[in-house]
Amino acid sequence: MRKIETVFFDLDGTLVDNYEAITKCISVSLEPMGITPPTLEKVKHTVGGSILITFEKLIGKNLAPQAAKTYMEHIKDYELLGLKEMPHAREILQGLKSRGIKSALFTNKSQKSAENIIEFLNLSRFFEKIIGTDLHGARKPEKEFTLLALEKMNADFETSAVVGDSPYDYKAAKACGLMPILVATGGNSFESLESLCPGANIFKDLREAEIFIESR
Ligand SMILES: O=C(O)COP(=O)(O)O
Repeated sequence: MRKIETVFFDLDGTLVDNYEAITKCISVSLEPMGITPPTLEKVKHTVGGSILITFEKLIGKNLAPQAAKTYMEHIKDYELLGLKEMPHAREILQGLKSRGIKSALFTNKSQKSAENIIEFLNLSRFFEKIIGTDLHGARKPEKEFTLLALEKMNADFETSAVVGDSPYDYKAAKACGLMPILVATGGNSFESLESLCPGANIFKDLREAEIFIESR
């Protein structure tokens, strides 16, 4: 059994609940296009692949880039709306730090939004690096993005894990041989993670995930 030395944390649906802000900004972006905005529940199931992918799922590939551009222009006005830490988020970050396990944020959210959210929640001290995206750049589950994350953390894939809530996180981990650890707290149920992510370590929440990581 390999000991985990570095953990790459997903943000939306794993460490934070940012769905209200995302839903609001999606609706602001779709309004000028004359498109009826989706419900929060629908948005929740489309988040994970970055805002461009979320819009592709909601309105199709052709219209997505235009909506995503508007979203990026406005998200700073809404990104803290209804923002909450997920249960046990702070505890797992504290627990890992106290055991000398390094944490990085590994998110498909924009770099700036990710930094603002982490700073607002006063979680910055737990992360050695915040690794986010830009609108058309590399993202999970592209291998290139996982390699970049490993490089930024000077980490070895064999002693690294990705903790996330979606198949994007699972595939990003598998792309470079990191251990996939998933929690059913975001847009995917335990059962759907089980069927979409074979061989992943799947848990109800971050408390269970922490016990698993620390027991290794
Ligand atoms: O912006 C998104 O779609 C998802 O971001 P995440 O990688 O933190 O889940």
